[in-house]
Amino acid sequence: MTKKICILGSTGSIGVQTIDVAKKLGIKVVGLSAHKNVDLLIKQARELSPDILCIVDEKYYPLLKENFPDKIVVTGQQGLINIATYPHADLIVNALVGISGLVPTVEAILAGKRVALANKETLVTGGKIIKRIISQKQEKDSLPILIPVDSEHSAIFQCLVGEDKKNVKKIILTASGGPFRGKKFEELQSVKLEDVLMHPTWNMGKKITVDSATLINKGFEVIEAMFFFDKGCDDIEVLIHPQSIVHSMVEFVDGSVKAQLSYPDMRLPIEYALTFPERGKAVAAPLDLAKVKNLTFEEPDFDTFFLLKIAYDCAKEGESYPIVLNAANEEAVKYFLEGKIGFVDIMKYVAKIIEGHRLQKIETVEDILVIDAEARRRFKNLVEGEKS
Ligand SMILES: NC(=O)C1=CN([C@@H]2O[C@H](COP(=O)(O)OP(=O)(O)OC[C@H]3O[C@@H](n4cnc5c(N)ncnc54)[C@H](OP(=O)(O)O)[C@@H]3O)[C@@H](O)[C@H]2O)C=CC1
Ligand SMILES: CC(=O)[C@@H](O)[C@H](O)COP(=O)(O)O
Ligand SMILES: [Mn+2]
Repeated sequence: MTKKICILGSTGSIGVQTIDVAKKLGIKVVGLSAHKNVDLLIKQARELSPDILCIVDEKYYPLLKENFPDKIVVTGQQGLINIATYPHADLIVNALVGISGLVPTVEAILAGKRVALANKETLVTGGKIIKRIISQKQEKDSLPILIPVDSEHSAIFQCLVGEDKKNVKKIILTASGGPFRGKKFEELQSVKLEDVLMHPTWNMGKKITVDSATLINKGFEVIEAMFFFDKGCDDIEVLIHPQSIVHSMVEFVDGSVKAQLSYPDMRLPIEYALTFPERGKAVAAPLDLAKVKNLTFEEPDFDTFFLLKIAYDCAKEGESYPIVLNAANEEAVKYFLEGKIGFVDIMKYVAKIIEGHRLQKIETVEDILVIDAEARRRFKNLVEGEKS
């Protein structure tokens, strides 16, 4: 079992829950990173006494170093890589948000680390390259290098244990439907930030909460599933399940369907990633289906939540399309959270950026970063051009 971990993004929603799980399982946390939240990082480091600490924003480096003069304290993008490749960790938990997770994942794999991956943007943007690197690194019969943390992918991963992948007919990704399930596009014009951040079943970081409201989160998860489970997007279906109890399903060639169920609590998929191939003690509440009573399912509304449809189109095109989708969405969510654009503008602007994009082939991580930067530039020009 994993004994020592580093957590990239320890101050976020997944990071904090990973610390909770690690403490309950007696796993030593040897490395922590934050972007700007130096106060929480200091608090975590005082409690856990890791060997290495990273604050990405260099402005906070002197304060962190002053508090921990005897520890390894690093900063910037190189600091994140130092945590991702820390020699004394058995496993790296990537709980970063956005494309910031890509390079650390790549560097961790290249350094021979196993990665528990919550950061879905890594596979959305870098799936093709990561798959190639893993195929060069993965030894036959050894544990997988990448283990999913995202609840749906953990569910599928759990359903596939002991199964031959040639027997998988399709993957059914469940989605809560977000706070606006059942609403039509016109009804979304006036929604406010607090409505968007009111996720019906999960308590998560702001960026993914907004993504759940537009349903692009599910589109990203389709792309993530393609790379995790080696399936085309036509074999991955999205099904709305408002209770978030069935975390996803796998249908096999004989028609049998396996599902993984639990309350919506990320500590369970985090624990599974930390203990795999074993199972640890129960850190989350056990499921009581008699109390849950109803599990319901419905088709997604692709007309209202058209970013889900666009994500499927981008998944099919591959190469630069998912990178541009991700970059435009990250920018749009940032603008929305800053109060510069409305909720439906996220959907409209992302759609416009994709409409204006032409496919570019991807061969290296550098290619991805160039395309990402260019898409962000186009987004800024589009939004600021329309405003002036
Ligand atoms: N939250 C959840 O329940 C789930 C999350 N996920 C995925 O997991 C990932 C993390 O999500 P979540 O925990 O909600 O996110 P949060 O926003 O809560 O946390 C993000 C973490 O990353 C750090 N960070 C932010 N920007 C940067 C950057 N540019 N460079 C380096 N570090 C950075 C933050 O530091 P600081 O605090 O200093 O800003 C924080 O530690 C996302 O990819 C999300 O889609 C998947 C399934 C469920
Ligand atoms: C907890 C988790 O894995 C999230 O990705 C979750 O799936 C978001 O909820 P939606 O199903 O509403 O996107
Ligand atoms: Mn998910």
